Amino acid sequence: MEAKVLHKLQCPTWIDFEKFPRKSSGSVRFSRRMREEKRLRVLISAQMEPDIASNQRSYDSVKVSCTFNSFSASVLESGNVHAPVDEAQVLKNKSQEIEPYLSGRCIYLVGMMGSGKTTVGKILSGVLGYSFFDCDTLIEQSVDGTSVAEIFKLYGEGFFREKETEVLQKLSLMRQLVVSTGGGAVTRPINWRYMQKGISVWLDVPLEALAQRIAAVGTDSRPLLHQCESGDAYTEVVFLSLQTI
Ligand SMILES: Nc1ncnc2c1ncn2[C@@H]1O[C@H](COP(=O)(O)OP(=O)(O)O)[C@@H](O)[C@H]1O
Ligand SMILES: O=C(O)C1=C[C@@H](OP(=O)(O)O)[C@@H](O)[C@H](O)C1
Repeated sequence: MEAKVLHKLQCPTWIDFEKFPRKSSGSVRFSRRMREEKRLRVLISAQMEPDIASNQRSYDSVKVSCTFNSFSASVLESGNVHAPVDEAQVLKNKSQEIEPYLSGRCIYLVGMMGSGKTTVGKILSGVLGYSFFDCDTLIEQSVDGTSVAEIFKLYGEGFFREKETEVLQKLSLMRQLVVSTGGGAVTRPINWRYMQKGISVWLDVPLEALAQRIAAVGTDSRPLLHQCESGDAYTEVVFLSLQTI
């Protein structure tokens, strides 16, 4: 007995399935014992495995096999299919999914320097139709265009933190924003009060990946990484990792 099967895989949105080559249909061969069955139910299972070797998870593999109830049928398609995972597309898909639940509330992206708050924030805001604000940029504008690095040098970290809190206070009065906060914004409890009016999303990235990204773009805009004595354990680890790259 042979049954025609249409490949219609339900895939999680984090896989850009359009990138996977697939046949429009396939056939499965069942044993005679199954003839008595009135209805065929075919289960197609897909196994996705992140490619550990690839640091950026840019490849995943899909294994498609076929079973019929408790009987195993001939394999419809086997082997690993490799296709790139488009991270930006995955993020766009996820953004569309959450949009109906936001009701205009702001999203605050928090995470260490280099965790991708600015990169993710721009994509997210574009899909949601929200405005994007980078706290560092707003702080620079509030100090007559002085760069973050210069603000640290001229006025010190305490002054920078005050400005950061002022910026967050103003943003908390608005709606439909995606805000990229500075890596250290969460260290001040007063900032939490402003951010809790929206939804905070923590971008948790392994330290080695952070160090690699920062090493690639340089530390010019991140003055805290210019010295090891920040007193902050995370910053110190990233700083030490940077020395070894
Ligand atoms: N998911 C990602 N994978 C690889 N590199 C990334 C990713 N997100 C951001 N980057 C890169 O890391 C660097 C820092 O990102 P950025 O968005 O500026 O981080 P943050 O705003 O949190 O400091 C940029 O060069 C950016 O292109
Ligand atoms: O961790 C921090 O305290 C800081 C992170 C930087 O922002 P990014 O997280 O956008 O790199 C910048 O605001 C400043 O160097 C302070």
